[in-house]
This record gives sequence, C-alpha cells and structure tokens, in this order.
Amino acid sequence: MSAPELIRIVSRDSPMALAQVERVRAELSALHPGIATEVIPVKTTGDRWMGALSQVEGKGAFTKEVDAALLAGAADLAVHCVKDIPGDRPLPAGTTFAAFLERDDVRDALIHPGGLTLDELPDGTRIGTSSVRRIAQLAASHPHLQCVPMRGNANRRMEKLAAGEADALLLAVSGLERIGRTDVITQILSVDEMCPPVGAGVLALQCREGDTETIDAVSGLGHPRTFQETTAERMLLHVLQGHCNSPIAGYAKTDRRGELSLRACVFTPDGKTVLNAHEWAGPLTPETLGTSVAVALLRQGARELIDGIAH
Ligand SMILES: NCc1[nH]cc(CCC(=O)O)c1CC(=O)O
Repeated sequence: MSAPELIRIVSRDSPMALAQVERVRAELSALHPGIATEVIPVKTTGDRWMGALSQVEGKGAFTKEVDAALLAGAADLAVHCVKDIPGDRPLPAGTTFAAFLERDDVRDALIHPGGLTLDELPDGTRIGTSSVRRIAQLAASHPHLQCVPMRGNANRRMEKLAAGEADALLLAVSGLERIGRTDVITQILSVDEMCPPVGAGVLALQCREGDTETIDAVSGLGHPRTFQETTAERMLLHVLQGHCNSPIAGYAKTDRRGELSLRACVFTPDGKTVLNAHEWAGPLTPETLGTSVAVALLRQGARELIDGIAH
C-alpha cells in the first residue's frame, strides 16, 4: 500500500469543527507520522443562514459545501458530525465513509447562568434551541418552559444567551468539550431525560470513493463499537425517512458484555405523543437491529407522525 504524503482535510470553519479537525490530525499523525495534513475550512449554507433549516436544504445545509470540496478534488478527507449528515438520503454519490472515530459523550447539557437545574427552572423560562428533538422532549417533560428559536454555532449561541435572547440553552456535552467550554454546564441531562439524536458525539471521516490511498490511511482511526452503534442508528433513521424537522431520537449502546441495543423515540412537535421502542441485537446485525426498531415505531404510527410535519 502506498501511503499519501499529504491529506487535505475539509471541514466547516466553526470553532467546534476546527477542533474536530485537530483531533483527526492528532490521531492521524500518531498512526502515520509520515503523512502531512492541511486544513481547508469552508463556510456552509447552514452557518450563514440563521432562519429555519427547512427553508434551505435541511440538514444538508451543513455538509453540502464540504462534500463539494471533497468531490471536486480540492480536499481528500471531510470531517463531519454524524448528527449533521442527512439520514433520509444516501451519502453524496462518489463519497464514502472511511471511519467513525470513537464516540464522545452523547448527552445534552443545560446552560443556565443562574445555576438552576432543569427541574428548578421557573414557569416561562426561555430555552434557546431550534432542535425539534429537544423542543418535543422538553414539551413532554417540562411543558411550563418555553423554547425560543436559536441557531448559530455554540459560541454564537452563548453570546446570544449573554445578550438576553434566551434564559438558558441546551447544547451537546461533546460539542462543549470540543470548544473547551464545559465550564458553562449547569446540569448534564441523562439519556432518559433527553434521548440523544442519531449519531450523537460521533465524527465521520468521509473520502472519495475509489481513493483507496486515503481510505486505507485513515480507516485505522475507526472505532469498531462506534461503527456498530452508528450503523444501527443511521439505519433506523433511513428506514423512518426522518427529515430535518422530524423529532426523532435514536441511541444505540454497547453494554459491558458487548451486547448492542437500540432505543428510539418519535415525537409530535408538541410532545403530546411519544412513540418508543427498545430492542437488543442478539444475533442481528446492526443494520437489522436499526430496521427492526424502525419497523416497531412504524407499527405504532411513526409514518403518520413524520409525514404530518411540514419540511
Ligand atoms: N447541531 C449542531 C451540532 N452538531 C453536532 C453537535 C455536537 C457534537 C455531536 O453530537 O457530535 C452540535 C452542537 C449541539 O447540538 O450542541
């Protein structure tokens, strides 16, 4: 195998995305000290557009320009949060996943400048989030709280919080770790309080199909357990055909004995209906587990819930 001399890495240009690229560079240089890397930051539609994502191209708004640079040959490797990669369509033709890095914390955190926990927040507290998954779960568990739209990268959201645009935020713990801001966390919500999204805390390495040099060089960064969990979660989302406005949570976990299970929920936006399924893989492949949990949710009416929401 001939290893490449240089791998050009493309990613979004937010502080979180650039921290993710630094992790990839560090892991790659530990594995292949002889391979140099170069970072190519790009601004995506999703970073520029502060309105509803459904008015641009949904979740693909965060990946389109990055994928275009990869396909054009301007870069060899794209780093994406799996959470931001659309689940209702295949990866852009001509690209492939080369690895999923070891999963970080999957949980969401509450950021409240007054230091209160979620249960302590008074009536009408404004939670800044545009995530349909977080909004639906909060509506179900804490209907007295009020969600206000909040977009932009995590640093920008904290500026908006400080400027009084909301009273508290919900953000992923892993993202705050990446930007070195776990100091703002008031409370980490358990996965039972706030079920994580598909792909939470996982970074994907995406290459051009057929670029075996790069694929072979980076595939050693892949983490087998994360691969299984992510595969089950992504298959769930694919079978459900969840779109960017679908309040869907999906969380696969490997227990100490190595047994894989998948929990998933589909909500109505008001949180009044919650469909729930949880299955163990046993002898099933991760793909079949994801399909099986999706089918269990479809039997409970998930199709009508998902299609009933405009996008
Ligand atoms: N929606 C943007 C986004 N995409 C991935 C993460 C966090 C890191 C991850 O889960 O991989 C975040 C920030 C957040 O939701 O707080």
